[in-house]
Amino acid sequence: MRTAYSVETVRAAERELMARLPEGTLMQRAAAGLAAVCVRLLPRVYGSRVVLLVGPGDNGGDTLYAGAKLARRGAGVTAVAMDPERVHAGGLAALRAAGGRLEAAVPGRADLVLDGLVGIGGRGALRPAAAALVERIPAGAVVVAVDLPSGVDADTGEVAGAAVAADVTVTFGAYKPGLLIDPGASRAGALHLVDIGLGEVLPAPEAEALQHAGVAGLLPEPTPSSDKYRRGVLGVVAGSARYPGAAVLAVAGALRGGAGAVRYVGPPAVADAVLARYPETLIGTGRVQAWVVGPGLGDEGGPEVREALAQPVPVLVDADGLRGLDPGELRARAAPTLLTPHAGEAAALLGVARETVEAGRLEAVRGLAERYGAVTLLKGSTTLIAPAGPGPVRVNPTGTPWLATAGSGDVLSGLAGSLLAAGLPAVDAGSVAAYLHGLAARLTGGPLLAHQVAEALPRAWREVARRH
Ligand SMILES: NC(=O)C1=CN([C@@H]2O[C@H](COP(=O)(O)OP(=O)(O)OC[C@H]3O[C@@H](n4cnc5c(N)ncnc54)[C@H](OP(=O)(O)O)[C@@H]3O)[C@@H](O)[C@H]2O)[C@@H](O)CC1
Ligand SMILES: [K+]
Repeated sequence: MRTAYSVETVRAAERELMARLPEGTLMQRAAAGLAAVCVRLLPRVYGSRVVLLVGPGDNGGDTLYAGAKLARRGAGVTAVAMDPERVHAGGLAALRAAGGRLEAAVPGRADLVLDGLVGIGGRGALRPAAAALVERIPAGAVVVAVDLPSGVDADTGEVAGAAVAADVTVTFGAYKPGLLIDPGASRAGALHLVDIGLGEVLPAPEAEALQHAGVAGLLPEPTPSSDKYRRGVLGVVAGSARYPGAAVLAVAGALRGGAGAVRYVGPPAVADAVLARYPETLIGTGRVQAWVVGPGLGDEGGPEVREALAQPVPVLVDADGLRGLDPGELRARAAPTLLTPHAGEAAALLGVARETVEAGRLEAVRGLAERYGAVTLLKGSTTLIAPAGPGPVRVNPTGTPWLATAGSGDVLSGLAGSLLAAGLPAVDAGSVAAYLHGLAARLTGGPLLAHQVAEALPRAWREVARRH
């Protein structure tokens, strides 16, 4: 599991650790880890051209000390300051002693650029002096963000103006949520975590991202004594005369999610379409261990949604099922509820503009989970899953922009519902589903169709299970 911590938490942990260590120790650890990554990125350190973009705070300090280490190994290192009057004095002295220079303008060519403008002390949009330096980053250089790409909000991943687009981010002590959540995540490139000793003093994380091993441990594998009922039956209320395909795709996802059986409830013509494609499907009402309600219902299906919510089993509500949800009714449910809106549906539920949700995804998903007392999965460039109560938000690391295609959400809801029926807690069902769904899309490659994602799910499942 990759865990991420807010700036406030990181600062508190740093204070606690610094009180026990000689001054400057953490910065030296950070700079040493940063320089080590840079050495690996350069084909040859000796003779390489390295440019340091240096801000006025300690982020600039880390960068200057790392630059000094590279200069000592024979790199030509040029630092350019955002504000020449405010530069970390110790770092600049170290760079100069190692043969590096401070110059007024960004050189036109470089092999490696270190972005040390702002780290966790950055607030709001990059100021013009910083943004001007970002614009001058030479084309073709490998860009390494120091702690985080300047211009990305460390706590939320929000980008309010110009921001560095890094190839690699070397972050210190702990991942920050903004490195895992878009739009910040897409500016961070490959992530390297440098251990500066914070681990022992960090509390519970604000965000976390599953990786293969964690998902493998959660997959519901059948045992020799399992039969289809013990493995769980999922009921799917989806599709309408207008959107029959949504039912087929939700069932397609559900059949690949580990439940023992999938039961479809809906108009006979849609049931025929489902059966024609998946003869394994049970048709009509009966006992289930979880429900998926909503994909492609259009204006129909309201009573079925309410009926499902009245039952004491986990219910996943998606798409048209999300319209007119009553927070009081959901909060009163004893069994888990999992809501799976995309940004537009989340905006409607929160009564805000879609852009507000896109720009502040973490706040939106937390807000929905709190208002509805339900686990909430916000689909999008980085899918987020918030628990109904306190606890870290899960960030899905496997997404791909190709998933923004018609029907892909229907496959996801079926898959997540199937995992709920198989007995996974709602946060795990949502995050494992998002993980497998993203991986299946990556295995398929783009441009892709939603049913291909469903077909690739067993491969994604095997890939995760095989390696652990
Ligand atoms: N603490 C530790 O133990 C360790 C910390 N470490 C390192 O220190 C970093 C944190 O350092 P930090 O606190 O000095 O803040 P930092 O990120 O350099 O930025 C503050 C400066 O930026 C400025 N500024 C703000 N917003 C801006 C904007 N939008 N656009 C432009 N400028 C803006 C702001 O200006 P001011 O508001 O003062 O005018 C201030 O001068 C951390 O990320 C890590 O790299 C590591 O060494 C490990 C140990
Ligand atoms: K930075």
